[in-house]
Amino acid sequence: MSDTFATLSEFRAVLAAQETIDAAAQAAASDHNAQLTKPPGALGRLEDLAIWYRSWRGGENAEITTPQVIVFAGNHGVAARGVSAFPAEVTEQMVLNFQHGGAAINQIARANGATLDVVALDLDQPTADFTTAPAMDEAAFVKALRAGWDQVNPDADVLVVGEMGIANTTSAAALACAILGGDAADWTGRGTGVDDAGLALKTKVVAEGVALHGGQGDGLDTLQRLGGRELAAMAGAIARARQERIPVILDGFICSAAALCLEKAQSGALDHAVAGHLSAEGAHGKVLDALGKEPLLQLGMRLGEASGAATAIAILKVAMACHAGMATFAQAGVSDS
Ligand SMILES: O=C(O)c1ccc[n+]([C@@H]2O[C@H](COP(=O)([O-])O)[C@@H](O)[C@H]2O)c1
Ligand SMILES: Cc1cc2nc[nH]c2cc1C
Repeated sequence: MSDTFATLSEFRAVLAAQETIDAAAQAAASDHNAQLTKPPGALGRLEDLAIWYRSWRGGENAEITTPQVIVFAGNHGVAARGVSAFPAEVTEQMVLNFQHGGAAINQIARANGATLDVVALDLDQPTADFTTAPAMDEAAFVKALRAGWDQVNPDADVLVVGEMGIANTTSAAALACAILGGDAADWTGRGTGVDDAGLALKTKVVAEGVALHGGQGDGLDTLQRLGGRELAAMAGAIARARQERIPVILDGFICSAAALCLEKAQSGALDHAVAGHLSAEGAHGKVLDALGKEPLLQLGMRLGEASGAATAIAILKVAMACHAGMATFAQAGVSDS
């Protein structure tokens, strides 16, 4: 099976067979960039971004016209432990808000010319409380991975994935702690805004989950045990984008934790992804450091729902507009250095 999967081992095989960058396109982009009418490097990271983008997409005049944003929503059994400042029903209420166009992500996606898909994943069946059992069995995990995989538009020219799930910063903290080590307190933050007592309880819950599930299998096993449906779906969508050679912009702490699981299972699995922003959730920066990804934006955002990454679409659009639209020194008759 080459380009889809029905089991976890088939998904692993798909990841292992994925292609890497187009080195010729990367060299052509680098050469083109060097001829544009600006001092070398004067567009800073915009130049790196354009070269990276073309290393996946090819085509010199590749402007961004068809961005896709997907928000996956899931409910978490661990929410019953009181780890969030908000009640679990907010997940479903926010899905309705997304569907009615009233959330931040609706405005950000529209402002940046992106389509927005909202995918509610079995909200009436929260995952198991990971302090007592694996969050998902293999069937539920594969179903969620596939939900993400199947949602990607093969015609999109950039993909942004994000999530909505009350208590999912507890999952993300447990995943990061299980995979990257250290103490639960290093990875546990306030999420939607728990108070000091809530933070202490949340840290204890993260530690319990890591003690029960840590050190077992690869990043995908960890994602099944400590993650949630929306995290699995983001991982599935990121992998599908790679299959279609669609560059990805990662969102905040939860998205990055899901992506970390993929990278841990298959080294290089995030080469087609950049970090859209640095979330105000304290541990996000450490996850990005572990992934070797420098965020494009740092705006103090900690909303989730793909909002930071969708904001960063504007940066990628600008990078590609310059790369595709600028004159070369020869074309413009400007003297080169
Ligand atoms: O993206 C982030 O970095 C981020 C940081 C803090 C909170 N969130 C959002 O808030 C929710 C999780 O927070 P919590 O406190 O319920 O674990 C979930 O719906 C996320 O989208 C998101
Ligand atoms: C209101 C609200 C909106 C959100 N969007 C993403 N996560 C969220 C969490 C809450 C609580």
